[in-house]
Amino acid sequence: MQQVLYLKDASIFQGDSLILSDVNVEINKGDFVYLIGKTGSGKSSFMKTLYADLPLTKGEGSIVDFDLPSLKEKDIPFLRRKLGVVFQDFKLLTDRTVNENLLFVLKATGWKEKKDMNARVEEVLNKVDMKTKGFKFPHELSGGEQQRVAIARALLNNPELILADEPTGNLDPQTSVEVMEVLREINKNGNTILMATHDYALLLKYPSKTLKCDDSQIYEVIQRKA
Ligand SMILES: Nc1ncnc2c1ncn2[C@@H]1O[C@H](COP(=O)(O)OP(=O)(O)OP(=O)(O)O)[C@@H](O)[C@H]1O
Repeated sequence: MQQVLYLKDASIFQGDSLILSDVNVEINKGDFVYLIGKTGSGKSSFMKTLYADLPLTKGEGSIVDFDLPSLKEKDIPFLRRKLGVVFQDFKLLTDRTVNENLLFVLKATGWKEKKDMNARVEEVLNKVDMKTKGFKFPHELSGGEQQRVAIARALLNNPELILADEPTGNLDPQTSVEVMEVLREINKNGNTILMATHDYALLLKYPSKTLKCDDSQIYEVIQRKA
């Protein structure tokens, strides 16, 4: 089993405040893992540590072959290239079309050939069923469509791990299910996904390995059949 993430006896801090301690987590290639927990329990802080928005200062950890405690500022763009990050608020650039949003990322990550870039954009939009909407501006799309574009953007560079922080947090229940179906489909095709959520309805509908933040710790929830 190929490991894409492990943390051993790690602590997660926001500045000087200890948010989570004794964190031992392992994610393998192909996994779909939920991260649940109450507001303020540390889900976002955990995710931020994984994409190096917060430093890992205590304990061991490695993500897509980057050692977190020794990670340097200059390594961060290279780490993020191997991750796909999806946020609750989509974070699309509002002043350009869907296609331009995606081409912008490809340019920024070193793609040069126009033909390859256009083909890749079409490919990822196809995966999220948005192929016909590339010419639209974000404000012309529904929340669910914008999130699907954000997922397409996360897929551009074939990430080894997708980190989704409350990807359905701004969506109604029906649209959440649609976005979730897209994530499940991507997972079925081999992508590894860690998804923070407080949407228990999704957990019940699509059961999978679940980690819970509670009382400054993370532990695996064993799902019992009713
Ligand atoms: N930038 C920050 N500086 C200092 N403390 C912070 C910062 N961001 C979050 N915290 C604190 O860290 C703790 C965990 O917050 P975090 O956002 O990780 O929780 P969460 O589980 O993601 O919550 P939510 O579901 O509301 O997003 C909270 O006590 C919060 O007040």
